[in-house]
Amino acid sequence: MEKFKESMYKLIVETSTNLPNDVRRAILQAKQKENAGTTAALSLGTITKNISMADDKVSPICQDTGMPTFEIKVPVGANQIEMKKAIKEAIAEATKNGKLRPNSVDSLTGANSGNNLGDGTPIIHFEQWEKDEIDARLILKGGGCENKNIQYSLPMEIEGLGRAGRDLDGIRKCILHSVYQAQGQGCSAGFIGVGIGGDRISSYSLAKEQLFRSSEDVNPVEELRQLEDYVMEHANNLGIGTMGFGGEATLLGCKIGALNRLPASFFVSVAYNCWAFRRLGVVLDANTGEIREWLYKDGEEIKFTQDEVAAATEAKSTSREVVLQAPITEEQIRDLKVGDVVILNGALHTGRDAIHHHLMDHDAPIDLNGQVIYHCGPVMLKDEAGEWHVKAAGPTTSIREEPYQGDVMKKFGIRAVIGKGGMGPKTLKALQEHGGVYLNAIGGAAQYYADCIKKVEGVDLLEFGIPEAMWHLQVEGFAAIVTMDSHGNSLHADVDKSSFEKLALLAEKVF
Ligand SMILES: O=C(O)C[C@H](O)C(=O)O
Ligand code: SF4
Repeated sequence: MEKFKESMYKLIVETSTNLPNDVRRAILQAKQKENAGTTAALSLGTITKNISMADDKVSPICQDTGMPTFEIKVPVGANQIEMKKAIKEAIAEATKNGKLRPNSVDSLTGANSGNNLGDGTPIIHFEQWEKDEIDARLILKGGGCENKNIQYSLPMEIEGLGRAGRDLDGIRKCILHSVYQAQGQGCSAGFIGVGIGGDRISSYSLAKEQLFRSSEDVNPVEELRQLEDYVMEHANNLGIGTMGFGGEATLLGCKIGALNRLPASFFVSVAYNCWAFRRLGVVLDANTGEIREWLYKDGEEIKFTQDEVAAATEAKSTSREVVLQAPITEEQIRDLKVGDVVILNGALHTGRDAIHHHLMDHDAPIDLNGQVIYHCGPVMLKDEAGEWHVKAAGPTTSIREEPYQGDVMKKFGIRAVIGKGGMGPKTLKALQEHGGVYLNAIGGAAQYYADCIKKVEGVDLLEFGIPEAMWHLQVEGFAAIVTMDSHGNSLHADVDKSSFEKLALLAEKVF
């Protein structure tokens, strides 16, 4: 097994940087559905450009490299203790080399372990089988889409859809609702794995396991096959679209499994995965640990090369483009309207969960008057000369800052925040009162945005860990869309409302 650790390192790097072929094909199909020039088409253009940049640079597709979860099948007698040790070493090495972001945080102290190791990280499941080879699969599922997982307990009332009973039609309602409630926050268009039955835990596990099925396979259970097809067709009519901007592509894959249940329980669990659906696998020689075969790499590999991407973006957006540079005035902000594209040059400061919590009752480390805050937890590497470099830097889900955002903007005179998935009524009101704007960047496009960052000026509050620190950046040509303006308009509220109306049209019994 001398090659096992090296093989696991390769699996980790490849999973973080190179999307599987079935996922690429699903994204291409989504792109072909959107009309050129729409926000949805432009967003998908950014996504495919990002995929191709991650390929070229062998860098993380998204800055949130997720919870590493390994599913490993081993022959009887394989030494699982040694394998676990080798996997942990490979994880630490991939983190040190900027292929994974340090993502393991002590839940009580908030301390980041810095190497992706800690209680419960990584997750490794072993199972014995009769074959004499090892099958090792890895999924890197990020926190934003993980937060959109949902579990239903039937029978229940589901908003918009009414009573959901303990039958296939009740399950149908749960699944449709799960897609609606995710909106764009899990970086739609997404993939879902659904677990029916079991207990609360095994139901969720089954849902996550479904994500290991190829997006293109056919469910061998006829009722579930029909349900999968139904969900794919109807969830895509909700009009949530890429990033929740509205559009044709909302769901890229739906895989459903069932377990027996207790007479008293009936759970339906949904694991939501963003478009950056990073899961790969390898078949290994059980004696040497060497890779014999890669999984999820069959069929055509869509490369999303620059030419193809250029063609998609040539169809120019009809949106107004506004170039801004901090410090930004209230007048400039009041001029912006939902749908405008802002191109930002100059200073940008990151701030996410820990920073917002901190700023409520502390001074800011720098003058934030007229400045722009970026909800982002980047992957950073320090070189030998002690200089920091950005390895991946896409936006994080903004709604987590909803309790703080308005107050923090007013307290420090911040004029704009950039994030993804939108924010709620409290922030919208504050934007109106204070003269602020919310800009939506394309979630998961971590290479695309890293490329816009020309310099790291410095960092404050690094004690919160790399993702949570306040990084002071210089950017050039950083594009984001105004989705909440200072006049009370919110694209997110509009898409939520219209998708809810479409959801309610699906209340009638189907199965
Ligand atoms: O932690 C992050 O960087 C992002 C997260 O995956 C999210 O989607 O909000
Ligand atoms: S930022 Fe978006 S693409 Fe990245 S892990 Fe989170 S949900 Fe997925």
